[in-house]
Amino acid sequence: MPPKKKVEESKEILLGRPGNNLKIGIVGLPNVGKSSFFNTLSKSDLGKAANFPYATIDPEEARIPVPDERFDWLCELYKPKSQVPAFLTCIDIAGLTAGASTGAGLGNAFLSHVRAVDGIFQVVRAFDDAEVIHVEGDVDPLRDMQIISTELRLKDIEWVEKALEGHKKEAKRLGNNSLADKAKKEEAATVEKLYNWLTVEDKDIRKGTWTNKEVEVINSLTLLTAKPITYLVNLSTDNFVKRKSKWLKKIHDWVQTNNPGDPIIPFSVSLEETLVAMSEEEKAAEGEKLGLPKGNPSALGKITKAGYSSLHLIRYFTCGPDEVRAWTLRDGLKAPQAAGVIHSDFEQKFVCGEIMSFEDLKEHGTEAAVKAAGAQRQQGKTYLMKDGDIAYWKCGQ
Ligand SMILES: Nc1ncnc2c1ncn2[C@@H]1O[C@H](COP(=O)(O)OP(=O)(O)OP(=O)(O)O)[C@@H](O)[C@H]1O
Ligand SMILES: [Mg+2]
Repeated sequence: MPPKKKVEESKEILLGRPGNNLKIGIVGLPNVGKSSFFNTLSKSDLGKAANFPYATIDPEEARIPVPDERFDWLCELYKPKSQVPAFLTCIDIAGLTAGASTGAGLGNAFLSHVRAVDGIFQVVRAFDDAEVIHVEGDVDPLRDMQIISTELRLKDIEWVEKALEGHKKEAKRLGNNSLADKAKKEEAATVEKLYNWLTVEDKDIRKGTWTNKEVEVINSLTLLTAKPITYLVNLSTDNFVKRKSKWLKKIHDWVQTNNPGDPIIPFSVSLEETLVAMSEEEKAAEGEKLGLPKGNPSALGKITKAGYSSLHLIRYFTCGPDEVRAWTLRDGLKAPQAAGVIHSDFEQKFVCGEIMSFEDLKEHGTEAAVKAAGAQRQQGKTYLMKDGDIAYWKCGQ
């Protein structure tokens, strides 16, 4: 018998809420195209799109299918009666203005909506259109990005300051002889470290390297700058088609200086609005007409995929003649928790999983061939789920 495999541990705790039902919020200055983007993304008119600032007040929510070639391939193979892809939950949020952290505009209400999401799609206006009012008077994406960054940062500083005060009061109350409060002291030291990071280092929390213990403190504070940001640069159709805008390089440089590594995706809400009601063929024809490379010219698929992976979400599949379905879970979870995404009973009564990788199925062509090659394995409670696994769960009574 081969030696027992060492238990695979998930190495680091992730920043953010635990759980699999994570949400991404659309954030940006007023009137930059957030609701119009939300509507094209959700193929609905749920979002209040209008040419005036603060059209959106209450958040609207939609579940957006996440494109995945593997899922399409599985549906071709199994030809199931029902097909359920992975979804990304998106929320259209009200516009944010300078001073929001101290209550300007829709201020605190807005920021509480940002607090409730797990990741951010930040819409940055880079299109010129005299008809569309800009609350700051003119188009300047760098200034706008700075405003949002400052507001989120200020709110975090305020929040961390409050936590720090709380810790100081508690330390006073307990005095010096509180051996039992080593953990509390450690927590206070972490909060102090976070405060310095935000103020002295002048950086967002997600850009730091934190220990698991520190991440636990960060997560308990639900800090805004800990949430992943994907920058969506809203261009005119023409600039998007020509891949040319005087702002793109500047935006890129700003992100590299301020938040290195955060993804930036150029797109055009006006082009997406043209495409939204079209069939796949019509979209391809429209792209060709505009001189874009072959295929669907929309950037929405790319944006959805980027949002999904920014939240550290992965998916596994269940496949059969009745249904091919993708199940979303946070990276780093074990088999029982993955089974629990389907039904909590599956987690509690978990016995094992028969698991093969998508790549093996694609290579061998059929489930029977994968089994014959010994590439479908029985996995126990310690198995760490991988993106693209195909699973059959076995549960007790
Ligand atoms: N790429 C673009 N080119 C031209 N006009 C655009 C573009 N993107 C959005 N717009 C226009 O900008 C206006 C504002 O859009 P929208 O209501 O979606 O903004 P919003 O960010 O949701 O605003 P609010 O913060 O007020 O809710 C609309 O008239 C929309 O058609
Ligand atoms: Mg809106």
